[in-house]
Parts: sequence; structure tokens; C-alpha cells
Amino acid sequence: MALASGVRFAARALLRPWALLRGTTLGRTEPAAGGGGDGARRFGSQRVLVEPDAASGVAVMKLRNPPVNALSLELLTELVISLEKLENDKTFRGVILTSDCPRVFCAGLDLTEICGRNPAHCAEYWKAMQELWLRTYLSSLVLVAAINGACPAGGCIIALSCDCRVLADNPKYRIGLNETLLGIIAPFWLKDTYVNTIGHRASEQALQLGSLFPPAEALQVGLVDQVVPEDQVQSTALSEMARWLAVPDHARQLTKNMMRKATADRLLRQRDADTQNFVSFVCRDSIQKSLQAYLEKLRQRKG
Ligand SMILES: CC/C=C\C/C=C\C/C=C\CCC/C=C/C(=O)SCCNC(=O)CCNC(=O)[C@H](O)C(C)(C)COP(=O)(O)OP(=O)(O)OC[C@H]1O[C@@H](n2cnc3c(N)ncnc32)[C@H](O)[C@@H]1OP(=O)(O)O
Repeated sequence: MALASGVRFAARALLRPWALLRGTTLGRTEPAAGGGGDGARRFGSQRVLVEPDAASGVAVMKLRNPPVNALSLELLTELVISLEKLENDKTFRGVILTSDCPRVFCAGLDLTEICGRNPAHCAEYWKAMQELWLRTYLSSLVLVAAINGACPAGGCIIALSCDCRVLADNPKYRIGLNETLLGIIAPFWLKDTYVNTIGHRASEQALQLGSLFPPAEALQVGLVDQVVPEDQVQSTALSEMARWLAVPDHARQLTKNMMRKATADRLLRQRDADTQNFVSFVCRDSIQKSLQAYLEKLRQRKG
């Protein structure tokens, strides 16, 4: 079901002008630096770099939307399409998601997509966010997040929808759902994903407080599976991948589906209502004011 809706979304995206706007170049293939054969060819789009390794069946997908990988509409669209491309290619069994931007894995929702925008734009944006979550949460591929930077809010959503998370041991790289501190509320499907990962009580506390966990605490609460020195994030993600790929695909995929389907179905059943909730909530004057103030604060705070 999610696959069908993903295909529909991708087709829609390709037909819609915004998918082609601002320099999006989907499906470009080019040799990796220093690379030679098929396994070293990389492809992707302007904001998502894919480095496939056909021999191992693993692709590294890098978010590159500088300066902070904010989830713009274009980035969301390109992530969905790149993932779909890998899912449709039977060569690939696993994807490592990481950042191409220094110090930041992903800054979450691109606040400029919901500040001062009209309701139709906010609705389109939120549908793209839902689609990325559904697509990653239910992916038949093994997804490992190699978290090499700060990972707040929407960044944490992406990491949580992976099967496994490896975080670089740097106190500046905090991870969590800090929505309440912005005066906004995590949607129910994100809350469910949090609860599925760290349990009810820990989620209740962390969500209300808007906690952003430094690495040791993130490990302790179960938000990430490994914390390693920064220069070992990629190699550890590859070792984790090998562990997950040692399991026969069909058994692992059916088990993943059994564990996650109910959570995804809950959103699929009320996707339109969730979109309407989001739009009416973020378009309120009071919410717009607090988002605007938060953006201003970010712009003034340097370093
Ligand atoms: C009743 C209720 C009913 C219904 C509810 C329905 C729906 C719920 C509603 C909403 C749910 C939303 C769920 C998800 C939410 C989110 O993701 S919100 C976004 C949260 N993100 C953050 O809080 C992170 C903010 N950013 C940072 O903390 C830092 O930037 C960083 C730690 C990521 C990186 O720090 P630095 O490297 O120091 O970089 P700078 O801070 O200097 O930033 C550089 C540049 O980037 C701009 N920027 C940063 N983050 C964002 C962003 N998220 N969106 C847009 N722009 C961002 C920042 O302003 C700087 O810009 P310039 O000054 O260079 O112009």
C-alpha cells in the first residue's frame, strides 16, 4: 500500500512543477571520484547523493542541502525518489543514510516552508513529510542511520524510521524531538515512533520537555544503538549493516512489516485529517509568531 502510494507520489512529483523547480536534477549518474566499475558509479539529485556499491548491495545516501540539511520540499521529494529507485533495483538490500553537511545530520523541517506560507503550500509540504516517513518506516531495505551531526526534530524522525542508528560521539550532536520548545506538537505518528523506540514513559518525558539528548544519554535511553568516535561512524554503520544483511531478506522484511505496519496504518487511515490538523495548527497567528521568532533567534545566533 505504501509502495503504491510512494509510486503515485513520485509520479506526481515528476509531473508537478515544484519537483522540477530550483535546479532539481533527478536520476543523474556520474562516476564517483576515483571510481571505476559499476559499483563505484554514483547517482542522485542536487540534494541527495547516492553512492551505490553493487558488490555489497549497499548504497550510501547522503543528504546535501547546506547549510543544515533542512527538510525543504525539494529535499523531501528527492529523498523519496532516490529511495524508491534503490528499492526498485534488486541489486540493493541496504542503505546507509548520512549527511554530506559538516556537523549537522538534519535540522528538521525547513521552517521557511511553513512560515508565512499559504495553507495550500503547508498542506503540500506536510504530505511530502508524511510520504518520506511512510516510505522510510516501511522500507523493505535495511536502513542504517549514520548520524554524523546534530539531529533535532524532523532529523530525528528520519533517524527513527531507520532500522538502526549509529551516532558520532560529539556533545554538540544532540538528538531528539524538541518540538514543544518551538511551541509546536509532534504529530501522533511521530509520537508513536518515539514510543516504539524508547518506550512510553521515556517518550512522555522527552516529548513534553522537548529533550535533545547528547550521545551518552541518547544511548542510555535507547534512542540510538551505538555511539562511536566521529571517524568510525561510517565503518560502524557498515558493520551494523552486515549484521542485518546476514538475515534472509524475506524473513527480516516480513518481521519488520509485522512490527511496524500498525503504526504506519494509523497514519494511512487518517492522512488527510492529519494534514488538515497540521495546516490549521501551523497557520494559526500565534504559531506563526512563535515560529517566526524561533527562526529569527536561529538567524541571530551564530556559531
Ligand atoms: C492541536 C495540535 C494539532 C495538530 C498538530 C499537528 C501537527 C504538528 C505540527 C508540527 C510538527 C512538526 C514535526 C517536526 C518539526 C520540526 O522539525 S521543526 C524544526 C526543528 N529544528 C530545530 O529546532 C533545529 C534548529 N536548528 C539548529 O538548532 C541549528 O541550526 C543546528 C544545531 C541544526 C545547526 O547549528 P549551526 O551549525 O550552528 O547552524 P546555524 O544555527 O548557524 O544555522 C545555519 C542557517 O540555517 C538556518 N536554519 C537552521 N535550522 C533551520 C530550520 N530547521 N529551518 C530553516 N532554516 C534553518 C539558520 O537560521 C541559519 O540561517 P542563516 O542565518 O545562515 O540565514
